[in-house]
Amino acid sequence: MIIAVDGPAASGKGTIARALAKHYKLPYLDTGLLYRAVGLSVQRMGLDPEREADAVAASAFDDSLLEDPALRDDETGLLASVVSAHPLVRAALFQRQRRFAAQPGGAVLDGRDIGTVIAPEADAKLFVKATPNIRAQRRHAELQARGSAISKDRVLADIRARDARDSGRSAAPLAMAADAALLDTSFLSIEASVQRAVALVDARVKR
Ligand SMILES: Nc1ncnc2c1ncn2[C@@H]1O[C@H](COP(=O)(O)OP(=O)(O)OP(=O)(O)O)[C@@H](O)[C@H]1O
Ligand SMILES: Nc1ccn([C@@H]2O[C@H](COP(=O)(O)O)[C@@H](O)[C@H]2O)c(=O)n1
Repeated sequence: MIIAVDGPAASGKGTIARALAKHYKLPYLDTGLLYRAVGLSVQRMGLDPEREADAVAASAFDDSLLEDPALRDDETGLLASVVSAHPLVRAALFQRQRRFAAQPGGAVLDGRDIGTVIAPEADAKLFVKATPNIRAQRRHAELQARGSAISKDRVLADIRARDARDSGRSAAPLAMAADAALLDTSFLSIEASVQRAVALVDARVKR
């Protein structure tokens, strides 16, 4: 079974996708981490994230980078949203995601284009959303817990900038697949969101 979980920044899709993977005993891939790794590599190589050729050069990152805590920084999320708009960066990361999705037994993947581009054949697709303010509040609390001094206003502005870039780009923009189920987590606890997600997946799979 392939489960595709898409949605905007800090909507809770990773939390839900990880819980679904545990519930259905499936491997899980956070595809945002791959774009974050390209963004962080570009920066560390002293290259320009806006230049497609520079971002492509950074796409051949060493997998050990995927363990780097700096990937979770707010700034890295912004860099990721810049490099991910380049079609050749998306092409460089495509096969890896596709292979993960198509492995025997299935998988859970979360990102922006899983239900539309990476695994359009997914058995269940969820589109997770929450209001920008609630997303900023949750992400701010998470960053503070990690020792960051970033303000909530900054986090909200960065989330809005990422939403605009991710939805407005021409290459695989953030979009809800026509056959996805919408899950608004704005007023749901983590436990309630996961319960709802499992119910939605069960309903899709039994159809
Ligand atoms: N329903 C919820 N209620 C309260 N907090 C939540 C809920 N869902 C997720 N969170 C918290 O909100 C933050 C963002 O969630 P998460 O990392 O799952 O979002 P995401 O969509 O995967 O983010 P990103 O796009 O940056 O990868 C985390 O700190 C998480 O624990
Ligand atoms: N399938 C995807 C996943 C992510 N992106 C881009 O990466 C940024 C960081 O992703 P997070 O899930 O960690 O927030 C995101 O803002 C997107 O620009 C993508 O394009 N496609």
